[in-house]
Amino acid sequence: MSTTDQSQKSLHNDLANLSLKDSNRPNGSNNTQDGAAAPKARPKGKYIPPYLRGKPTFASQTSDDSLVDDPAESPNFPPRAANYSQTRDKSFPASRPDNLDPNYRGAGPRDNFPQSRFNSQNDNPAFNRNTTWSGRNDTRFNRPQRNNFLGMWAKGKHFPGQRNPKYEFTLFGPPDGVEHTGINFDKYDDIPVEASGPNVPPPITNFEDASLNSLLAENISLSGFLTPTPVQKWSIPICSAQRDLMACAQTGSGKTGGFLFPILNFAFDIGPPDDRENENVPGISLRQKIAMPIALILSPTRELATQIYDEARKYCYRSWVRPCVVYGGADINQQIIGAKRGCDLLVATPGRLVDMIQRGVISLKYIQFLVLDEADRMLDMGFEPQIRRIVEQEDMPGVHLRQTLMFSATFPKNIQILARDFLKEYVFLSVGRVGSTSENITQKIEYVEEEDKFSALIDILNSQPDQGLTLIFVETKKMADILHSHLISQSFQCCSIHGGRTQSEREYALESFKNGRAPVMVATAVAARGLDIPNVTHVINFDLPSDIDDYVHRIGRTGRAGNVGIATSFFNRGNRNIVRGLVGILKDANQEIPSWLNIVLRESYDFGYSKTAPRGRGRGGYGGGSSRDYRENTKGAKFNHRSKSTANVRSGADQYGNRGSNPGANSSYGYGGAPPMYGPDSGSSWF
Ligand SMILES: Nc1ncnc2c1ncn2[C@@H]1O[C@H](COP(=O)(O)OP(=O)(O)OP(=O)(O)O)[C@@H](O)[C@H]1O
Repeated sequence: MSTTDQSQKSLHNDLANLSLKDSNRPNGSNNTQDGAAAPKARPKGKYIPPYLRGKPTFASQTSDDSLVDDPAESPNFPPRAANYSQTRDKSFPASRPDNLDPNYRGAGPRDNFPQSRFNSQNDNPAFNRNTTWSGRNDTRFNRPQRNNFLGMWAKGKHFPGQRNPKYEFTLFGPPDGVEHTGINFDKYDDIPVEASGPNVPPPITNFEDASLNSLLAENISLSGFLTPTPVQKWSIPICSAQRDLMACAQTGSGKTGGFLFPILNFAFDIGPPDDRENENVPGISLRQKIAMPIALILSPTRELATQIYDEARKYCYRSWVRPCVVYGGADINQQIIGAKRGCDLLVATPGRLVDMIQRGVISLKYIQFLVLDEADRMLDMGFEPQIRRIVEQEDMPGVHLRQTLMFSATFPKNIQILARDFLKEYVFLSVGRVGSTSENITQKIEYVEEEDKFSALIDILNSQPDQGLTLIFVETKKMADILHSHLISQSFQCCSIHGGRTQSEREYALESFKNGRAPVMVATAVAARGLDIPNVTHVINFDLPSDIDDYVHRIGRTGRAGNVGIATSFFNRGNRNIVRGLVGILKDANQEIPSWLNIVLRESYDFGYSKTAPRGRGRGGYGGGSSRDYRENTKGAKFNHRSKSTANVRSGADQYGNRGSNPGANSSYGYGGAPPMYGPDSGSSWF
């Protein structure tokens, strides 16, 4: 440091001490009688926090220790009020101490700090409403709050928060570390898309076409997304036209953004409903507050809810919209406090949401958007009663007063029929070979008898390359525990996740898997849907599911967003009920079908297997069931618009336009291939 810098710094320090000086010191002097600099004694009656002692005031701080990344961007902080107690509202609780301590976190209204309180300081509402508690800069202490990135809506306008590099790093990771490789955006025109329903709005071709709110566009760009995925190209204009939507698109194709982008675009532009602000009257305590979200996203699993919430936090960055998540298994009191502090976009699992509604913590009366992610799962036998209760028996606006969006990779016909109750004049969108799988996933089917499964699995794990994560699916919790112990005993770094574990165990396992500490994870169906874990290169169906749609979702944990992956499934006579569905999926995705599987298929017709659709979903065979708008086959159904984005509907291109980009397809992976290692020779009778 140069002498000039040093002397400047010491001058700043002196100035800082001057600015913090108090009137108790005689003549306001900072010098002792002999003229030496005053010792750094704390001025009587005023608390100076340790980090401010001997430091310049905020106005002269450099960007190093400021939370504002670009001082030019930061507003001129209003001068500190000469006497705070004169400016504050007399109705402020008497219990609040007058000598305000910056560390004070005592009782008193926080979230609803009335605008009028600071009107004498600055007319800019950015400094007036929620000045202290919602994240704007704390004018009382001349320092920025840690959460100064929070935006606000006031006087009919959106006031985005400030950029905060540290928080940006937490949310988005390093600027160049975003992983979106493998997506071939040039071949979008080849993607088969069908949109049916009355007056379907045309798709956009890029984010600019969508006239997105500038803050949202900025957040999307910070996420590393330059072009919308096909489902986003369609869902954004459909939702912006305030239409209900049932969207069916392949796993890993960006459906989360498909609903978050249009909802947030609307919210950023329009703001919260006017009358909502009058509900939690200023001055009421946090305990009395009720969370009143404008958007509700329901998810079947806790982990998926958390993931959607994490995505929402990225796109809500610097905006007035406070995302919030509630799910079972976690401390409900923490979630209640979180919801009351701010909840504009709520992500929830149904059970916990019902609980919170019953406790009077959450009201759904201002819901403008209802999203059912993994909608076919949400509406099947397990969740339907809870969904009906939330949507039909609480205070949520009716179907004509809200917009309802449903997303999944699979939509069986009977679920589509059930979904009618929640939708109005909806658009059915199917993007890519929906209900099917991406060609980016190499699917291998191995014949393995039950008793051979352990050794087959060990062989596979030993023969595969070290890079990447391996996800192994089993059918039961007990099997997950057994397999987990077995793999640990074989010295594999392994974790497991299933519904019998506590939430913290589940979260710990998922975290260990994601960060590679345990690159092998054994899971039940709890991890089958929606989870977006980068670098899952291999999915192994140790046990095949009894529902072919579950197969689609499970193997969709790899080969996401245009990346490639491998899915290996152990098949034996216990799985003959899904053979038709399985062969259909393999054919659709141009995968190799072992000759023994074709024999099993033929025999299944002869012996009448596969005639019963799994779990009564009405899928019956494969090849036209779950991805089509069931209304098209309904007598008398009339649509004004039906559109295909390409003339070549069966183009062989995948969701991202990659044509034949699957390097492993039709080739042996080194641990199996036809004829099967652990089963009958190809060509032999299966029984
Ligand atoms: N426009 C985009 N450009 C590049 N990558 C994107 C884009 N939109 C989403 N992604 C990435 O694609 C991946 C998959 O997205 P997402 O989890 O939303 O898929 P999904 O269709 O919901 O999958 P699933 O059916 O398994 O639930 C994520 O890692 C996401 O960050």
